[in-house]
Amino acid sequence: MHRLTLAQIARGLAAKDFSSVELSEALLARIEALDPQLNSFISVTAEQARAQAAAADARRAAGENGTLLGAPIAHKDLFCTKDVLTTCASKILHNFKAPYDATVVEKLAAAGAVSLGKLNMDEFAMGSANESSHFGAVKNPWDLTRVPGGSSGGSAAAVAAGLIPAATGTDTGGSIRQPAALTNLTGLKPTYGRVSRWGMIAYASSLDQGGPIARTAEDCALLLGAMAGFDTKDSTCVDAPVDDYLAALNQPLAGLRIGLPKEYFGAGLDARIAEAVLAVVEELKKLGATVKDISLPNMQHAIPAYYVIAPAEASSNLSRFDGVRFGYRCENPVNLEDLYKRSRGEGFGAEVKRRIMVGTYALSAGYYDAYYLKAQKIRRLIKNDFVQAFGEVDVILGPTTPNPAWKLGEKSADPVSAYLEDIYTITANLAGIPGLSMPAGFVDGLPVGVQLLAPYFQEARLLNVAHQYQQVSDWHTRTPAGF
Ligand SMILES: NC(=O)C[C@H](N)C(=O)O
Repeated sequence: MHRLTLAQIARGLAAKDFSSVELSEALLARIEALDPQLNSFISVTAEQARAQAAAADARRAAGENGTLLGAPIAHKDLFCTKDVLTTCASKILHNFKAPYDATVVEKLAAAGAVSLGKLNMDEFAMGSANESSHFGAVKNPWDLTRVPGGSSGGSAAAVAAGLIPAATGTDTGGSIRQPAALTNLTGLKPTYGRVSRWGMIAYASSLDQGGPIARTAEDCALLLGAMAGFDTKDSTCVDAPVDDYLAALNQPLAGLRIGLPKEYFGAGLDARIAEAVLAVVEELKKLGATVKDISLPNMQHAIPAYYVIAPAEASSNLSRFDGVRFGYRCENPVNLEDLYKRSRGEGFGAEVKRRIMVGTYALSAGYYDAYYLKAQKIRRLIKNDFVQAFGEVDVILGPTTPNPAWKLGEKSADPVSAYLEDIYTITANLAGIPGLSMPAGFVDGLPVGVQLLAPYFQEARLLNVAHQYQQVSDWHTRTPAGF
């Protein structure tokens, strides 16, 4: 039962092959038995899950038949969940229970999805390895000595290991796509503004976007359909109609124009990943796609620009964690300043502090123009590169990451080497366009991903291309030994 996709679960529930209660119990038992090896969950909400599953079964018995009704999922631990811990994997929020549900949580619950708990992540979503969590590193089910990627590493590990069929994640610079690539999953970062950020604890507000991580493009389509849509509570959420993502899956690919940016295949890319990605292109050609070499000339500036903008926004967003209003408070403060200093000093981990300091510096008087403003100008150039490229092609294709999953601890002493792993994913966040990663094969037994990028609000196109590829390939059906 633990290998079923959301689409198969929907059919099984409709056919009464099993109930949501039975399925949820089976997965809760797997989480209990197997998650100690992975550390993918921060909270398991078994009692709440049982109640939600029973309610879903009752709704189905009363004649409802939604595709997500009774489907088990779990949320990255930065989506606020009423009366359930929302920690952002930080000591500073280790005891925080939100008084309300995030819009994404609310929408999925309304569709009848059953939440089994909250998933581990990099602290405040800052990282690409899921090693900065206050609750310990997450292990990659494909090799327990390696990282699962980050920051949605718990979401990826739990889905890849068959503890849940799908999960929510968030992506600021690659945090859905990169862990999906490193664990053989399909993950989608929607267009900025497609999914409400209300109740998603902010890291870098102009870049953050929630989205699905699942085993197939079809399941991502199912989840995105429920997650997307206008929300008056998020002023950056766009009031545009939500496409029928499921209906779009079966469009033929004949005539699809794929762009291969030369910058995505240059120095730094593992040659074996390049080979796997180009093999995907060959398959897509057989399905009728045409290929064109393109250039995104400003990509080389993306990492420096991102690692100014994201920390700058983080330094502002994280100023609210002061020991007064939320979460951790230091013992016996002698005065208000001591309370602030020690609560923050003791509550935040090393990577979060590094970024708060970098961001504060970048925004400080006298340096604002040199760093933040310049980074914003680079952002515009990157966006213009995409607009120009999409004048000639329908989708852009390349590797999701330059390397497969690395060993736990391998990059801890050198944060920049981890930042460089975001090279192919960050540009989509800077430009605000949607991006998807899907399985493209294996290198030394480790999964690698191919990334597809599309113009604004063309999530349906990405899901369509990925689904068509998944009809003629079986990478996405492979599962890690031991799980
Ligand atoms: N949050 C993300 O999208 C991951 C990115 N590696 C970062 O640390 O900012």
